[in-house]
Amino acid sequence: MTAQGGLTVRNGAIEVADVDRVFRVEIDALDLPPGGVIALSGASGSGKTLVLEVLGLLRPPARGTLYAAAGNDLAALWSRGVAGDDLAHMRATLFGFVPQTGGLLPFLDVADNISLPQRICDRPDAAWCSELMERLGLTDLRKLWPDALSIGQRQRVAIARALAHRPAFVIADEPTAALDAQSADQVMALLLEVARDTGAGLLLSSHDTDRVTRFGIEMRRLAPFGDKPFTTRLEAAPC
Ligand SMILES: Nc1ncnc2c1ncn2[C@@H]1O[C@H](COP(=O)(O)OP(=O)(O)OP(=O)(O)O)[C@@H](O)[C@H]1O
Repeated sequence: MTAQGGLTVRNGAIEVADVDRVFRVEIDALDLPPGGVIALSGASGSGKTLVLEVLGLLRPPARGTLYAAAGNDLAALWSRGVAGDDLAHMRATLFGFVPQTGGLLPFLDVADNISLPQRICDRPDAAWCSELMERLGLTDLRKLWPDALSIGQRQRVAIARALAHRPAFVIADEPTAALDAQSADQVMALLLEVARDTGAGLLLSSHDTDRVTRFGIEMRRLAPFGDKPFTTRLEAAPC
């Protein structure tokens, strides 16, 4: 079903229920080749975060979804009801995450935040951490605590951390939303550059369609699905 090494979704759906409605996102097809980049766009509340959470194994897809990545049948992990450890292991080894505002652990300094995924995955590589810090302009900040950093610096640490264990895929939810225009351009450029150089596939969400277009990123939009209430769909063609 999947191109070996890439990420593939077929017949995908996500459903979340609250007290009086079920919100549903439909993804007929999504393909991210190794080293590829796709940005999800769409209005606030259209489901961008939900899609990234499902792709990053943070929540299950609806029944019937086919989802494979790097040769692993990830939908089956959920449907077989596999114990959380297997999911957690797959999540930690296959994916790196760049949250909107860094998501750094406040009790670890910059260097330890960056090397954390390597420790979790048992993939120690101090030289790679040093190279990431050098490339992202973090070497002089390595002993600082996260609360001593600007938001742009935190995002650069988050990028280094997301790539430290050389994951097959990086998932970045609005990685530039909290930044001024200049920092946003810098962070986007660094994220694309380092992900490309490691061969990681990159999935990001962004409100900022101008910036996404300017950086030449393929954009897929989540839009209301006909007149179905509380339902959006990932449009088939890149926009
Ligand atoms: N845990 C949940 N329970 C119920 N509904 C939820 C839950 N999480 C999200 N939703 C609903 O799902 C829809 C999509 O939310 P989501 O956060 O994915 O949107 P988004 O496109 O990322 O929005 P934004 O751009 O504002 O961050 C929203 O209507 C939201 O209310």
